[in-house]
Formats: sequence, structure tokens, C-alpha cells
Amino acid sequence: KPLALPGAHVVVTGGSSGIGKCIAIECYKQGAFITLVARNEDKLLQAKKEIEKHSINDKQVVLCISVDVSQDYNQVENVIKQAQEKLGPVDMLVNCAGMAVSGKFEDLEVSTFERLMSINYLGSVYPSRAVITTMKERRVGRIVFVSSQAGQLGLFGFTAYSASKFAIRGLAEALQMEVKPYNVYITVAYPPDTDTPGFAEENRTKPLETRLISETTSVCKPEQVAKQIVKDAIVVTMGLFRTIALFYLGSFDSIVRRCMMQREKSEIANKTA
Ligand SMILES: NC(=O)C1=CN([C@@H]2O[C@H](COP(=O)(O)OP(=O)(O)OC[C@H]3O[C@@H](n4cnc5c(N)ncnc54)[C@H](OP(=O)(O)O)[C@@H]3O)[C@@H](O)[C@H]2O)C=CC1
Ligand SMILES: CCCCCCCCCCCCCCCC(=O)[C@@H](N)CO
Repeated sequence: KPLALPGAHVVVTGGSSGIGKCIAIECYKQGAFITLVARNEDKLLQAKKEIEKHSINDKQVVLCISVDVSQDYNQVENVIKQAQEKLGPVDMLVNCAGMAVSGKFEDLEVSTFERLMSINYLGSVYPSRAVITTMKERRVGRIVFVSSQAGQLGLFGFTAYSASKFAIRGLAEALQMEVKPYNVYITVAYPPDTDTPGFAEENRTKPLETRLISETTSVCKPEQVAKQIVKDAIVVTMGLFRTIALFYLGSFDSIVRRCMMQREKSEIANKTA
């Protein structure tokens, strides 16, 4: 049941920096082929070089693709197609491209709400939408969403950011119910503050309250966060809340399975008729 990473094709959006880069390194160390997706080409090439130092055999490849995952769905679909032509169907997609902006509600530009929703939410929808059909057909696949602790708790200064990270959770849970009968598994990570270039950037404009709240917990290393995310994606286990919801979800899953079998039966009937 665990996904075998050796030889697998892993796509990491936001793979040129911070947590995403560490996730790519972690998968590469376990024998995966990697596609890095981000906008800046220099950062992509830098990351590729760094990742390649960790190779475990001479067949492994790191492919770089420069695209904005939040702008145009067709563009995202095209680059995923290119990646699949070069490295085969995607076994695991990690949606890690994202950013944080903090500030009091009335101080944040309205455009910031749109931008964070685009990058953090739609930027996870588009790549996932581009890989899901093939994953369902192959009955193989993992999709990882990187939310945040601020995607479980609404915190001072994060009105725009928290909303975009809560949205990811709704998407992930609904999608999991759809794709479970096809052996595709969805996981969501809720990392705490992590020492990355993105975190340093975010700290330049953090309100005092947000900083004090943030300082009640310690800052994690990206390598450590990445390791946990990859582990959770390979061996999917259940959190406390989902255990409580198990009864409901189980009965909903059987509805989904029943419908799938009905639909397949009628498709066969149509073909033979
Ligand atoms: N660091 C932290 O404290 C925490 C981070 N997170 C989440 O983890 C994820 C990664 O964060 P972190 O490692 O700190 O971030 P970084 O800023 O270090 O890295 C972000 C990566 O995403 C890419 N990216 C950003 N926007 C786009 C876009 N529109 N299209 C394609 N690629 C894009 C960047 O490359 P480029 O700019 O070249 O496109 C870069 O590779 C984010 O979703 C963040 O919200 C969650 C909890 C805590
Ligand atoms: C069961 C619930 C656990 C309770 C933990 C309480 C933690 C409060 C402090 C959280 C600080 C904010 C984290 C946001 C990180 C983030 O996403 C940005 N750094 C992105 O760059």
C-alpha cells in the first residue's frame, strides 16, 4: 500500500526554495525522479544543482519547469503534459508553491486577498486538476497539499493568508472522497513557522501581535518539516478528527463506491448493446 518512491515521478510546485526544495531532496534521496515547478529560472537551476548532489543512482533526473501555477489553467496543463512525456505519468504531486502576507485586515490591500487566494488556493487546484485523470485511470497517485497551522486556526494578521489555507483543506477533504475508490490518496500538511526564504520575507512586515503569537512556538527546520510531509504522503494514516468522522465518511465512501460500480456496469451494458 505505501507508494514506492524509487523510480517514481514526483512533481513539486514551489520546489525551487524552502520547504518545497527540501521535499524534492527528500524524495530524490529515496530514488524518485523530480520535476520542479516555479517561476524564476535561476532559482530553479540552483535548486536542481543542489538536489542532484543527493542522487543514489545515475538514472535519476531533475527536470525544471518555469510557470506561474496560479495564472492560466491551460498553461499548467501543458507543462504537466511536457513533464509526463519526459518522465512518465506523475505518481505524486506536491503542491507547495505559496506565500504569506500578514497585516491587519484594514491595512491589507484588497488585491492581497485576491493574490493569496490565487497563489495558495488556485495554484493548488490547477496542478491537481491536471494530474487527477491519469492518476484515477492508473489507480495510482498521491497528492499533497501544503496548508499551514494558520490553515487550522485563524490568527491575528492572517485574514488573507488563513482563508487561503483553510480553502485548501476543504478542497482536499472533498477530493479525497471522490478519488479513494481509485486508490488515489490526498494528504494535507499543516506546518508551523519554518526557517525558509519565504518566512524571512514574511517577517519583514509582520504586525507585532502576529510576531508575538508566532514566537510562542519555535521555528522548525525545513528539512525536518519536509521529511514528515513525505512520510505522511507515502504511508497515509488517520488524524484524530478524521477518526471521529470515520463513521460518517465510511458510509459516504460506500455511496461513492456504489455509484462508481453502477456507472461502470451501465457503461459496459451500453458498449455491448
Ligand atoms: N515557511 C513557513 O513558515 C511556512 C510555510 N508554509 C507554506 O509552505 C509553502 C512553501 O513555503 P516556503 O518554503 O516558506 O516558501 P518560499 O518562499 O521559500 O518558496 C516558495 C516557492 O514557491 C514558488 N512559487 C511562489 N509563487 C509561485 C507561483 N505563482 N507559481 C509557481 N511557483 C511559485 C517559489 O518560486 P518562484 O518565486 O520562483 O515562483 C518558491 O519555489 C507555502 O505554501 C507556505 O504557505 C506553511 C507553513 C509555514
Ligand atoms: C492543534 C493546534 C496546534 C496549536 C498551535 C498554535 C500555534 C500558534 C502559533 C502559530 C504561528 C503561525 C503559523 C503560521 C505559519 C505560516 O504559515 C507562515 N509562517 C507561512 O510562511
